[in-house]
Amino acid sequence: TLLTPPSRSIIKSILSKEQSEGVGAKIRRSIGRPELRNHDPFLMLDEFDSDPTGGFPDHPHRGFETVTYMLEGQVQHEDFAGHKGTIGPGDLQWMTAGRGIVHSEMPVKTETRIHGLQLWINLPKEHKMCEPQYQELRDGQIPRATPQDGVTIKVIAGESYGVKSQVYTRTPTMYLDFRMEKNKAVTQTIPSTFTGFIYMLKGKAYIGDKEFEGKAHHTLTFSEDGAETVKIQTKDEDAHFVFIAGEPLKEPIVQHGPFVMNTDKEIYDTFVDYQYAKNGFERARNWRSTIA
Ligand SMILES: Nc1ccc(F)c(C(=O)c2c[nH]c3ncc(Cl)cc23)c1F
Ligand SMILES: [Fe+3]
Repeated sequence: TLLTPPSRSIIKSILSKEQSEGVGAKIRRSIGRPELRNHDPFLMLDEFDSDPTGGFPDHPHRGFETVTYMLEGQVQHEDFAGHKGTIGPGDLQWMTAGRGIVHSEMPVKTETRIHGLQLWINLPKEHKMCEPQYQELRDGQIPRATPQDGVTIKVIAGESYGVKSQVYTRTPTMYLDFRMEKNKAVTQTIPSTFTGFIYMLKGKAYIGDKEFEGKAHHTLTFSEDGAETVKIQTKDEDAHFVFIAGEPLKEPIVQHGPFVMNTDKEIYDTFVDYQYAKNGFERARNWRSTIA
């Protein structure tokens, strides 16, 4: 039998260059860019990094989840059901759009820099039309694992070194924010069936037995060889990155912008539901956000 390697290795490393998105916003697209499609169950990962003039005014979602994690600055959000709030540095908004959300996500104008990540996670067929749900955690409510001095792992979803997140993930997902000082080495466990990647935010990290170098704004995709750990080291620089992994859904994906279903017919029906404000989009009728 072929031996399962101890650690996942890195298959490819892709640099995300800045591009415009939304209204006047700047993002770097990781998953979801041409070279990084089909990382089931993940549909998109954007690192947004703008001054507060740009934003994401009124738009819908159906069939998946958006996970917004702030690094600097504050984003105000408001949806068509009147759910509104502001997320700041270190805070998390895990939004299960399910059968339908219409919302607006705008920077707080008094901030100088709006910096964070938005991850789109696909939902399995049986959850695509579920009731929308928010799971919102302040920075202080997100548990940390500190396996050694100089290594802090914020457990946004899933588990690390025995520390578990309280976030309920319909699609089994790990979402870890790693901050490692230089000259450290850790081994993160990962279920053998999970698809995963690292998105580098700052500094350099070396992954796998071959010590593949990860640099800022690069996405490093993991091998799918069933290994149940990922070896991660730093050398002469500190590193800040997110480690994201999940159970592939293995379902057909039909995506039209903010609608992600399994068939063309379901997408057609979604456009009709949105147009005629029904089947979950009732409150979209005549709704305008007050923040955009
Ligand atoms: N359909 C569609 C089309 C274009 C968009 F920009 C968006 C969208 O809202 C976002 C894309 N990345 C983002 N990062 C951060 C935040 Cl807060 C929002 C987004 C969207 F939904
Ligand atoms: Fe959105």
